[in-house]
Amino acid sequence: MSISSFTFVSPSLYSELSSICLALQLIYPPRRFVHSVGFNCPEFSADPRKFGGQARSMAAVVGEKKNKKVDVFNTEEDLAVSLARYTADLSDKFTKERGSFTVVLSGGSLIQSLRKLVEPPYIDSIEWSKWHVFWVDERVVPKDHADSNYKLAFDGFLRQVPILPGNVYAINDALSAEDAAEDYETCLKHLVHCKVLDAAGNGFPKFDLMLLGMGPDGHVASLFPGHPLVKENEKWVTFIKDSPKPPPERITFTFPVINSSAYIALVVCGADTAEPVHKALRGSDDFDKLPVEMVSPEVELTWFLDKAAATKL
Ligand SMILES: O=C1O[C@H](COP(=O)(O)O)[C@@H](O)[C@H](O)[C@H]1O
Repeated sequence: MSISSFTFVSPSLYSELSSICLALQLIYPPRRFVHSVGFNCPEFSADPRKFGGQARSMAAVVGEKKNKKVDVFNTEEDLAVSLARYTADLSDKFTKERGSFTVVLSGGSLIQSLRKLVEPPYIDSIEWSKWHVFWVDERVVPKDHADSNYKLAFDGFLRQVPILPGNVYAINDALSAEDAAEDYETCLKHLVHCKVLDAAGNGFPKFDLMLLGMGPDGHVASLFPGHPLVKENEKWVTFIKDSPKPPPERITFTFPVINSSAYIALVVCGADTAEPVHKALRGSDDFDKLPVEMVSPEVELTWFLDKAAATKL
């Protein structure tokens, strides 16, 4: 499906179309289909700036009773603006409902896409003291090492916001990969016991929001294509010592934990990710699914794509 079939709709038309689309799905229940509800919006294509410069489109992928939304943005800047609003809205939702917000960060390019959160209005409107921050994966290196996801998040985001230090759960970087994974899992189990973290019905922790990136090979967290860890279904946190992407030693959440999240944002930019994005959203007959195809949260998965990542849709 060409990008034009994920053409851009104005935000107001977007919401009307999504209800039409969902109504249609009630009449014609899909097994699994990608349903583009984008229509050419002449005024938009003439002058996208009229719609705040944000280009959005929506394809509701409904399959296995999980709602997935796909937003494609003209630029990474537009994506960052939308991701900040999405995150701030969920922060408001959960801090109002429960008095806290549990959010899981990835490393890599995701942190850069969170930059709008540390600007007005969000820097002042978000109740940062209610945030609890975790990592979906971490490299087994010192926290001040250039490869550390903690360092990346601290330098690029955390040091600019007043999150309580005790609410930032970094791994113990003095431990081996095995011990760091066990230590992090023990920490999560303690937080579920103390009700800082919700528990899903399946017994796994239920984070409010998981912010995932995806590599060009379709890996998410430190779960890589064809690696046995993608099948781990008992541990909450496991470890890898032969990561195909350096550094070799990492710890990572497993898919039962990732998929027990209430909300997942999959933030994917760049032309080198277009193939796995196509595979994940258009489906494939390949027996071996990519890790990104295994992401299926309890409530809602939203893809945040820039145009380059969406070129093969
Ligand atoms: O190594 C990692 O890679 C993935 C993807 O990173 P990206 O820069 O390609 O978006 C990242 O999500 C993960 O946290 C990190 O450890």
